[in-house]
Amino acid sequence: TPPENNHPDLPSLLLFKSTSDPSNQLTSWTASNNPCTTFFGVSCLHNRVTRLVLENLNLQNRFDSLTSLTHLRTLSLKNNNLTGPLPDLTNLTSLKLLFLSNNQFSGNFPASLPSLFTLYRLDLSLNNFSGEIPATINQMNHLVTLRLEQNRFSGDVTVLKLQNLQEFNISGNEFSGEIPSVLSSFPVSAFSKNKNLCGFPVGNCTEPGLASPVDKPDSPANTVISSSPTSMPSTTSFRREKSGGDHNGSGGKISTVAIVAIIIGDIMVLVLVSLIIYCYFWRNSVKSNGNSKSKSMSEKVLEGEKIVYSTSPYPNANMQAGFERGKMVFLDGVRRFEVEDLLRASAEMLGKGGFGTAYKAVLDDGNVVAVKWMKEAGIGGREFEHHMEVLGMVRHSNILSLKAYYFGRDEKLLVYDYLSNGNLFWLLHVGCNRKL
Ligand SMILES: Nc1ncnc2c1ncn2[C@@H]1O[C@H](COP(=O)(O)OP(=O)(O)OP(=O)(O)O)[C@@H](O)[C@H]1O
Repeated sequence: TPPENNHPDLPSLLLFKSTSDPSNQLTSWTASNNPCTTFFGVSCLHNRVTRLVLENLNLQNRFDSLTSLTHLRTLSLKNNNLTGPLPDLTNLTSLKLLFLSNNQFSGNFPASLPSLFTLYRLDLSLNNFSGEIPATINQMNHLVTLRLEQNRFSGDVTVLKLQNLQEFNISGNEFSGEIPSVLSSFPVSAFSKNKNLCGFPVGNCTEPGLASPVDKPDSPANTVISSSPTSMPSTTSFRREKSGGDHNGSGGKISTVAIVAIIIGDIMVLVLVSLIIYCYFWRNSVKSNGNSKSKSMSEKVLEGEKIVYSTSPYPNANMQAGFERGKMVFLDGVRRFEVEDLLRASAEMLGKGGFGTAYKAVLDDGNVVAVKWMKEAGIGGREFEHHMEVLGMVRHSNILSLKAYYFGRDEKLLVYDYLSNGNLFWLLHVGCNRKL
């Protein structure tokens, strides 16, 4: 194979290797290799690096050189020994997943992060970051994961107003203030071991004794802040969790009677609230003309509305190992993307139908499509292809035309234009004035 010296991302990758890989773990990273086909941890789309996963490699120093990889969508440098404040990430405008946990990064919350509007998952846990979280963090309204645990972040937690978080943890920091209601559905463990947090779920703000425990400066939980490339994050966090619990138990100022009284009080309030909610929904369901049938329908839709973001939601299509390329067919003959683009696109679950699950997929070039992943087609390749050709010929103003389909050994995907006006249930029952 000819040398690939002119690959646009090669200089940045080689510079990173020379500054951050002193133990020479990245042996496949040489100037004569094509980064897209032979470099360990590198994946590409259209000959540009879009995914870089370099975990547990004892990488050191800073990673400034990687900020030139402007097509990056996923960057994971978990469990290494990288140091210093984060470089300016402003150029990584396509970044969707950023995992930097268990390193020795320091400095303030990176000022460039809030400009990354497409970021879905951010994990800075188990590092030495400090200072307050800027209010600009709320610009990242796509975030579904925010993990900041085991750092030295401080300041008022009320600044956090992110609405779409599904995974959240700020334990083991120095945060204070009242937990905002948008975060109160997360468990106590997401807030434990902070300076002075209060509000649900850690305790009432008006009763000082119930605020989240303050770790003493010399307690083990406070001294183990730096990351170690050899320790697994799950073990570390479990141990800290336990030490925090013990500390809480022995240093509590409230008597056992008071605790029992509070628990009984809480249970009674919970029962009362559940009863009120139950009565409210029961009355509504009787009122609405759909009675019990409509209720089960609404439950089904709510379940379908649960948003699932991941790099690949299609269970069998593993891009890393054993992925066997199938056939991608565009019914109008114009090839607009490859199956790899589909599988790597961030996906949002739209709903479940009789034949599988539908996802909204945002492609690299910004195009949005709806992908229907078929559970089980029950038919072989040629027969499936024939069915798809027939389906592709259907033209009717009330039927959405099939644009493309893919079939591999395990996977069958149907691709449609994405319709952004919501689903039929919501149009009938909620957005009455809108049109499909
Ligand atoms: N092209 C699309 N654009 C936007 N949303 C879509 C699109 N296709 C499907 N959906 C959403 O996904 C849900 C599931 O769709 P799907 O086609 O899998 O099932 P269905 O039509 O409800 O049932 P069945 O599979 O039995 O025909 C739909 O209810 C709709 O809300």
